[in-house]
Amino acid sequence: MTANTIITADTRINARWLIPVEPRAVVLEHQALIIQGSRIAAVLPQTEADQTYRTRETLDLNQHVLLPGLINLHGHTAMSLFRGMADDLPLMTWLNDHIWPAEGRFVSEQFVMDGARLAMAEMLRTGTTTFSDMYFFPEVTAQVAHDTGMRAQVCFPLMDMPTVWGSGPEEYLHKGAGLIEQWQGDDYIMPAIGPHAPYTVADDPLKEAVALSRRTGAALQIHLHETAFEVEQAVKASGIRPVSRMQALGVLGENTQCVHMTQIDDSDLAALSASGTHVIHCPESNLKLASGFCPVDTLQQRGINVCIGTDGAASNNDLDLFGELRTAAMIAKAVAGDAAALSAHRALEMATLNGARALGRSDELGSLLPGKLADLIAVDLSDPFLQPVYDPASHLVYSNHGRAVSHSWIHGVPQLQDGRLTRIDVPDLMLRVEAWRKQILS
Ligand SMILES: CSC[C@H]1O[C@@H](n2cnc3c(O)ncnc32)[C@H](O)[C@@H]1O
Ligand SMILES: [Zn+2]
Repeated sequence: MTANTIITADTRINARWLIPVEPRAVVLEHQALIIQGSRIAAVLPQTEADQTYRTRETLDLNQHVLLPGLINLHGHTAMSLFRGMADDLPLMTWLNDHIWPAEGRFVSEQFVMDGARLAMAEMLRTGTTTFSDMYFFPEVTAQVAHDTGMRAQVCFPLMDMPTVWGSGPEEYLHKGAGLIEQWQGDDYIMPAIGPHAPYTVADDPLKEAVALSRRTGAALQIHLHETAFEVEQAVKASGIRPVSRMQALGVLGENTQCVHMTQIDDSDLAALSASGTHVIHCPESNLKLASGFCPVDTLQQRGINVCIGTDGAASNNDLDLFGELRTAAMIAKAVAGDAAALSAHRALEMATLNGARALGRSDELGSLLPGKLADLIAVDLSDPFLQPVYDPASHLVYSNHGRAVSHSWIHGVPQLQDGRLTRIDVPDLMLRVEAWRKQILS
């Protein structure tokens, strides 16, 4: 009889349950996940791990479920400093009369640094390991995410109007090209292009954005068909729907993410599906601004990749992706008139593997397969509000909120340990946030 070869690795996590996401709808029990460097080395039964692995540290998570880190595919991170500042308003009043004037007055490099850090603290606490941002001073958000060790798609803003970040499309595109050059190929930061919306960006800058995307491979993210008003106004002014305009300009494609999509007719469905465009569903922002409902089930039946995002904390008003999943699953059932629409496992896939697909990184992110990057979270199911456990996937989507997340790792590095953030100085952050509150109030 030959003795087993013992393999040395960095970290072993023993989990009561493990949902790998790939293959779909699987719940494993009493598994060990092995991390070596930045990657998952193995997922195997604990009894087998005892025979095979010797690790520098071992963590016993006996009441926890381990799953891939969540991917929040749409937000405006620094807007966390505007949380609760303008509520109960429809989109265009909210933007024109409240948010855009406030952005003109208060947004600066320091605002974005503090606001982005606040958003990252909340996202890490609630299970997000990768996020997407579209906001001013993207170079600051990219640096903060990189220094914190969070993975981020950072979209530079593109609009016709001047803002605190630039005088107009030419300057935005010039600075944006620099951002792409600086960060492309980085482990954590994925620079991308963020034309704001069809009603704020003219054809020429949109064409330049498409050209930049094709030239560099950077993804493109745009708010699209957020409200019925947006579509009606466009049809009145130009005779065509915004999706058709985007199709004609070459905006749609496998490297493009369309955010919201609450208004969808057959021609939109055909255009999105034929082009391989990704849709980012932001159910709570859509509910709060009374924007409408994204028909997730119909999109998925047509083979369109649907991911999830919170949008900014000023229109949500939180960045808890577990809460977002619960809302998404509930709405999908009501909209489809089918209780089987967007099952718990499908919802988890939407927040993990589908997000990785939209980022073009499903070979490295979005599921717990050996060889993939070690971006994962643990959720403690021992609290009374999560008991008894028949099916951990059910609890994660229908009963949980993000505060039950106890641990996370990004790139193999611990970010959250027993609910404590390892890389963000929370007391210092709270002092800065309070200073902003006072300044904005005055
Ligand atoms: C160009 S930077 C991003 C820009 O978008 C604004 N914004 C935030 N939420 C929404 C939304 O739901 N629809 C449209 N625009 C939104 C944000 O305030 C920035 O100005
Ligand atoms: Zn948005």
